[in-house]
Amino acid sequence: MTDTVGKTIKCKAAVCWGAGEPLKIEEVEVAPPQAHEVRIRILYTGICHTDEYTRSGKDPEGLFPCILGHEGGGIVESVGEGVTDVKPGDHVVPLYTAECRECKFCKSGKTNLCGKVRATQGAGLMPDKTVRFKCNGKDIYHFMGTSTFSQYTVVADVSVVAVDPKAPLDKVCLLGCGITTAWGAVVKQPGIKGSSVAVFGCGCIGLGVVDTSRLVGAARIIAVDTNPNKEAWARKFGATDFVNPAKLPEGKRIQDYLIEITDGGLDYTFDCTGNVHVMRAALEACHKGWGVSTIIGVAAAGQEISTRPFQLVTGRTWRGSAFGGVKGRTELPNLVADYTNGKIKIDEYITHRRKFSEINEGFHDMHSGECIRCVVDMNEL
Ligand SMILES: NC(=O)C1=CN([C@@H]2O[C@H](COP(=O)(O)OP(=O)(O)OC[C@H]3O[C@@H](n4cnc5c(N)ncnc54)[C@H](OP(=O)(O)O)[C@@H]3O)[C@@H](O)[C@H]2O)C=CC1
Ligand SMILES: N[C@@H](CCC(=O)N[C@@H](CSC=O)C(=O)NCC(=O)O)C(=O)O
Ligand SMILES: [Zn+2]
Ligand SMILES: [Zn+2]
Repeated sequence: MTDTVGKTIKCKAAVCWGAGEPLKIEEVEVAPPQAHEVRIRILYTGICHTDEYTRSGKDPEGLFPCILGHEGGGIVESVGEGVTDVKPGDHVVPLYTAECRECKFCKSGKTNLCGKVRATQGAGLMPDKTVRFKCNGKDIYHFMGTSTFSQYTVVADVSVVAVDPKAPLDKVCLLGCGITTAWGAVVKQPGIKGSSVAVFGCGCIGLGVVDTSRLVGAARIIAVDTNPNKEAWARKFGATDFVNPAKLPEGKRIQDYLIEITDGGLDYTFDCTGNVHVMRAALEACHKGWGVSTIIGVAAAGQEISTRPFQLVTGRTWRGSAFGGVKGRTELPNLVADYTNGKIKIDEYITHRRKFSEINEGFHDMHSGECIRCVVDMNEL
């Protein structure tokens, strides 16, 4: 037992005080975990596009001041009453998609969207509707139930999973979102083996979809991105073709071009951009009668998707995927094993590393067009 158990811990956290503001490294107080809560010392965190989406003010659920971050890896410092699945010293990944195994959603066998803590999580609160973070006496909101941009965080026990302590946390932290999201969106979609796939957007999520499509045996994988530098990345991860929509002849729409080069359209498409016009193109690039388009990208507040209903009447399916449909407490340990056994990539996605004190530069990296994932070392200030 460490001498911090049951006590408030003072540590550094990157606080976002308002929409559009840079993060500020502050001293924060992190209260002890209450019943069914876990306090974690975060060692590493990735920066996902969704952190930027909320920071920028585009997230209709965004609340400030808050501590962002949801791609973390850390060690359990202490647990509250009634916590049975993890213990102090365990290496863990926080889960923004909880898995309680008891709610209607968890028991349905149809979805990974657990209902146990989602309402309080979306309100920036712990399940008892209070917060564990304070800065200069002011309450700070939690984010996505994880808040990994803090050296210590508190999460619900249904929102954390223990992983193999031999697995490097500076790598497997990325299974907390991006790589798992892409992997699940493909492996949980039946029929991709032997089929044609188009992936719109070649960031971490899109490259993960390309890589997993290759892994499950897709026959043709067309990567689509407006950034020409992404061609080399996409081909390295397994794309057979690359199309830059910005380079098409004047007036030629990407969906029409893709339909032409695939004899009628794709069997499967994935939006990995968050742009609603791209989502439409991805749906309309699907083959009549059977094409399935999956939305993974997250669109800004006020944005809506549209298409002619005829697109659906004539047999195309529009669907979406959150955290790849993955049930984190059940599936993440296996995914960690897949990584340590060389079955899935993680290292290849890490293009940037930053000290905690440089976290804002990590956000700038993301906008540079050259960053797939940046991992932040929470101990380096
Ligand atoms: N549903 C879920 O569970 C999850 C959803 N997400 C969401 O997925 C999306 C992708 O995330 P991430 O990979 O981290 O983001 P990135 O920004 O790294 O990748 C997006 C890519 O799309 C490219 N792009 C932009 N506009 C277009 C366009 N019109 N046509 C084709 N490509 C385009 C970008 O190019 P450029 O480099 O020039 O910007 C970039 O390469 C985000 O919206 C994120 O919020 C993330 C995790 C989980
Ligand atoms: N808060 C946003 C919704 C954002 C969103 O769709 N998030 C994804 C995960 S994105 C990870 O990087 C998700 O899991 N959605 C399901 C959920 O329950 O939030 C908004 O309100 O638009
Ligand atoms: Zn994410
Ligand atoms: Zn549940």
